[in-house]
Amino acid sequence: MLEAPKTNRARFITFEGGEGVGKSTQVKRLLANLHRLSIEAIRTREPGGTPRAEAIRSFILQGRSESWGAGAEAVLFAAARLDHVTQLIEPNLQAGTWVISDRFHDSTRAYQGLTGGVDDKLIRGLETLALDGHTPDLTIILDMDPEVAFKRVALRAVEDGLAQTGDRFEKEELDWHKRLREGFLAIARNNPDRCVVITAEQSEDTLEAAVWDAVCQRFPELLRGSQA
Ligand SMILES: Nc1ncnc2c1ncn2[C@@H]1O[C@H](COP(=O)(O)OP(=O)(O)O)[C@@H](O)[C@H]1O
Ligand SMILES: Cc1cn([C@H]2C[C@H](O)[C@@H](COP(=O)(O)OP(=O)(O)O)O2)c(=O)[nH]c1=O
Repeated sequence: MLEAPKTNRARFITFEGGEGVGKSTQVKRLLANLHRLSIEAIRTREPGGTPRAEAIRSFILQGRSESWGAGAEAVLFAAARLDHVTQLIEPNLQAGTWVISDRFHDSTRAYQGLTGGVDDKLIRGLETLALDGHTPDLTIILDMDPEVAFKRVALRAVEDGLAQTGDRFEKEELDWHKRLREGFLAIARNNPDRCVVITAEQSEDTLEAAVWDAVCQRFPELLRGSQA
């Protein structure tokens, strides 16, 4: 085992993008790469990550809040996020453990805000409330043509033995997913210091290497540690 690098502090990394672009796969691979350097790290997801946030996840993804409208759903996602930040993310970062989250606040901005039409003022207010100062140190946006991603999601459903794919957001029309993709790219353009866009239409291994490059470029202390 390599000696753990001397990092200044634990980092908070988020993965974002549309459905089926490979976020969960890459979150697991990044976690394994950090563990290989003996770095304490956990993975989590949104919506979810804590029992209360998982309860909100089930409620939304089963479609029970669909008729409430995108604004109310943005509030629900933010409520789940507030619990996730205060109960899991912040305590782990404080304890020196890196946190990698499969989706975070950019998903609310992209799905409910830029695609769902929720007013930017509400989205920004919810971010201030739920993040409590915990803006990610790095956000990796996996980008690909939604048509190709759809095929992956369909395959995943077959692998999982499901007759039909998807929660309620996966069922939206292709045009909606194209606007979602543009939304994530706009977020990246507006936050160049935080976000890195990586094309997801490459093999899992190649993508893993591209993610690792991006992480090491942002946190060069990782490489210094591994060469020690
Ligand atoms: N780079 C890749 N190339 C081809 N298929 C992939 C790739 N990454 C993931 N997959 C497959 O695509 C499906 C969706 O991947 P997943 O990581 O769950 O995406 P997401 O979390 O973004 O929805 C899974 O069946 C997974 O095995
Ligand atoms: C975190 C978050 C997720 N979502 C949506 C995105 C996904 O469709 C769904 C989460 O389901 P999930 O199964 O985790 O999707 P994926 O495998 O594509 O990551 O919730 C929002 O609409 N707003 C949010 O703030």
